Amino acid sequence: MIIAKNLVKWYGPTLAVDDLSFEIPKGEIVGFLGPNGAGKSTTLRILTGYLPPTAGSASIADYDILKQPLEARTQIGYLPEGTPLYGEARVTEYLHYRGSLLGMTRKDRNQRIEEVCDRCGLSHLKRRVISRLSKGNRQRVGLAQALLSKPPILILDEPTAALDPNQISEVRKLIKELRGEHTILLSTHILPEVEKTADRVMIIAGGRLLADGKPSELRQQIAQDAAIILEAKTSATQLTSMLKPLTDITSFETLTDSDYSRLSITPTSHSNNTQLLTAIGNKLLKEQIAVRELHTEQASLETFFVKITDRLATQQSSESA
Ligand SMILES: Nc1ncnc2c1ncn2[C@@H]1O[C@H](COP(=O)(O)OP(=O)(O)OP(=O)(O)O)[C@@H](O)[C@H]1O
Repeated sequence: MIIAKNLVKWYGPTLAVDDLSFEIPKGEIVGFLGPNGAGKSTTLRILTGYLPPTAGSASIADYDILKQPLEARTQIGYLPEGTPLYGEARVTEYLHYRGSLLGMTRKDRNQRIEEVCDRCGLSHLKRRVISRLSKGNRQRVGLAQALLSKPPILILDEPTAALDPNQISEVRKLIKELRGEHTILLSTHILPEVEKTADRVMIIAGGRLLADGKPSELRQQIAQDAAIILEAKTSATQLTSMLKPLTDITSFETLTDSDYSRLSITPTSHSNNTQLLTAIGNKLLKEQIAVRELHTEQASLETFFVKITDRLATQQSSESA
């Protein structure tokens, strides 16, 4: 449904999107995750036809975004970052305006505005002036305009940015309800956003795609990267020197140092945590040291995100050296 091939975008000397390729099949909800400045909005603006790429190509429902821009655009409902709305207009006035830009007849607009307002929980707010609505409700108006023409594809740029926790969960619920009816690409820099709503997560930093998979697959990768926690009855110094010969360990962090010592052990990215846990357990058993705790730290996408971003920075600095 959405195909991006080797997209590149330079803003003057700034490389915002760096050879980005991906495919999103029909019906999938994909989270586009990355830190500020990763290139998410730029990619979404290219896909929605608001910005030409410097190189590369993309198609939306088989329409080439450069060769058939109008056809491609009609396939998309777009919620841009910051949801620019006409603040002085009432909700229905604004939706009528957007609908007329899309070439919808008044009859179609009347019917569709009823439907999208109902869908987005705006039925009781239709006569309200947009600038006087809460941020969460304004976001609902943004979503309502994106849904107006029943587009097969929704592209949502930071749909929950600047919302409070209640509003966030309401918007998430709404996005989940749209599952099955639309192919959805949503950008965010908040991890729970994609964990809760997406079938698939693409992580982008420095304009490059760094990871692509189901949230559960990414979690597995993260588990491989997670630190090992060890609490044993000996000094941290002794534990450290005993375990250092295990080649897969890159760093130790002493968390407490009393009768029992507690260490956080960071394995190398390619190590197998299960084997490492067994090796550590065997070593301590052999030395007859009492162990109170030995396990892999709870995996979090957050940690993974920070690690792969760090890896990219290291990679880039070694490339430029
Ligand atoms: N109009 C512009 N002119 C010059 N540089 C730009 C422009 N828009 C974005 N950039 C730069 O391009 C890079 C990618 O920005 P982009 O807004 O696409 O990232 P993002 O992942 O959407 O970040 P955020 O979450 O902060 O919106 C950044 O370095 C940004 O400063």
